[in-house]
Amino acid sequence: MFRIGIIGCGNMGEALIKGFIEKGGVRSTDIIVSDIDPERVKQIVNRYNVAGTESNRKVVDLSQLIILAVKPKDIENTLEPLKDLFDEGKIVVSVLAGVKIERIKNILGKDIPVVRVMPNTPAVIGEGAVGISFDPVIDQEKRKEIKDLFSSVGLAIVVEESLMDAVTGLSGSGPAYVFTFIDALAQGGVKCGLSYREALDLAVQTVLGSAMLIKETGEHPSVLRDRVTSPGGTTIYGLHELEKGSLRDTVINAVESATKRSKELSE
Ligand SMILES: NC(=O)C1=CN([C@@H]2O[C@H](COP(=O)(O)OP(=O)(O)OC[C@H]3O[C@@H](n4cnc5c(N)ncnc54)[C@H](OP(=O)(O)O)[C@@H]3O)[C@@H](O)[C@H]2O)C=CC1
Ligand SMILES: O=C(O)[C@@H]1CCC=N1
Repeated sequence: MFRIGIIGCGNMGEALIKGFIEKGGVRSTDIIVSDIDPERVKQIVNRYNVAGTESNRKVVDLSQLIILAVKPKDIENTLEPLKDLFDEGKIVVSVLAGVKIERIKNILGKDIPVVRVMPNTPAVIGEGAVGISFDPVIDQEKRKEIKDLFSSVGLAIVVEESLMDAVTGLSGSGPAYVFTFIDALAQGGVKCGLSYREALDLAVQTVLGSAMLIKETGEHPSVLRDRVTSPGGTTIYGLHELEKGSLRDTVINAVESATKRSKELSE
């Protein structure tokens, strides 16, 4: 038996495999993976020394915790052919945006415990942000085991399922927003004469350091911002440009729009 089976070895599936092994202390021998693309399976087996198979059925048959990491559009054609294999002791963990616990149970046609997890790609280096929503039937011991597993690849918080769309819109999609912001910061540096490499290094460290300052001091971002903003100095001129560009409104709208999309995916 394998402790963990992962169906779908794409961006998120691989990030979890790598994070579990390299940061979470999960042994490679505890994991079996499958994907519709045999070449992808071979790649993952070679990279992480996990067990691999072209058969999703084998993954379900041999695993206790079955992590679904296919795209939402593929959930039915992935799960339908497997439902006879889900029996006592197996738990489904779905990382699929927008796919509700109830929908997975309906496809399985039985009351198999299902957990919804919304990770993000920094889980690959153990710095993920993960939302977890438990099926009410899952006992405290199993909840702790699953929360500990995902805490091994970053910050894991338990939320009501009704908030999982917001988690998806904020932290699930959030790395893409931050990558865009960091690239724009670097391009600003280039416009002012820095090489892109220098500018990117400075931008990455500024975002990383600023985020860590919030995390380590527990101070509100506005307090820390005011400590940077010298009267009549440079920062207030930059901040004014951000306000003129409606940065805050745009970022709020981005999270809201991605959250709405997640809700649409669940319809
Ligand atoms: N990427 C991210 O940052 C995050 C993604 N997620 C969620 O994770 C899930 C996967 O996303 P992502 O990794 O980006 O997508 P990918 O397309 O990169 O990965 C999905 C993988 O599953 C494969 N696949 C498709 N159908 C099957 C099947 N029936 N059996 C086995 N494998 C199959 C796909 O193959 P093929 O490409 O040939 O179809 C692909 O290799 C999505 O539901 C997404 O909402 C959640 C949080 C963050
Ligand atoms: O874009 C997506 O749908 C997936 C879910 C969250 C991040 N990526």
